[in-house]
Amino acid sequence: MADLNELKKNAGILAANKIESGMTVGLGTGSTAAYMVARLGERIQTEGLKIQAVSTSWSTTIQCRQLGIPLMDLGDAEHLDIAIDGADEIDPQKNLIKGRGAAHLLEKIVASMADHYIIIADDGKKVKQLGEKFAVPLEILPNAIASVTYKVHKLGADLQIRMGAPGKDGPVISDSGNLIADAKFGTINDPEKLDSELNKIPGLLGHGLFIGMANKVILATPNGIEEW
Ligand SMILES: O=C[C@H](O)[C@H](O)[C@H](O)COP(=O)(O)O
Repeated sequence: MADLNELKKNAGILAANKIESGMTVGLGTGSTAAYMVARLGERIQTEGLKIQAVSTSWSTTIQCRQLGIPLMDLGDAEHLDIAIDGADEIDPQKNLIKGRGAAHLLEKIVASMADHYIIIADDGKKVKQLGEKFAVPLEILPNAIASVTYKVHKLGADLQIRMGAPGKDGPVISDSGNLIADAKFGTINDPEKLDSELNKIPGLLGHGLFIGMANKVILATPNGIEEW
């Protein structure tokens, strides 16, 4: 059986090899995206690839600094040629659940800025219906936690505030200083409808349903790469 990290690496390398000099590039977060970022760093060193990148998290920013990948501030960027990121679940329509690493708010902003949004993953991320394996991650303004919990509950989900190690860490706080929670809807029959309902909740700053955003999926399987 192919090693999971090998699959993630194969997808990451293939995506990084699609980047051309002169491009502005959004860089995702997570273990798969980290392989793509590593390959980009290598291409900058060995080929003199010239890009400007925008990061979606502190962990990606730190990796970029270590590798000498030029970063611009997200707040200064208007538009990107391409963005590449991982995902937690991918359905046949390329709809996604993202946010296991709590980066979904910035990841969605960056994805929305890109002409081409490419998802890289191992084939374990493929699902028939979103919600089969994961809850929907939320980013919530701390002062709105009770009202958002109430409204999400009315949409049919139990909501749990995401915590660090029990008895050691407090709640997980996003890079933007907000609370992260997970809403367990179970399998989601109508992801477009849920997306639009979640988008209407004040104080819910972001959620991990990415509907109709991905242009391409690069999926690494033990038998090779599938692109669709
Ligand atoms: O917040 C985290 C992101 O949405 C990640 O891109 C997602 O969780 C996939 O991460 P990984 O490639 O580590 O499975």
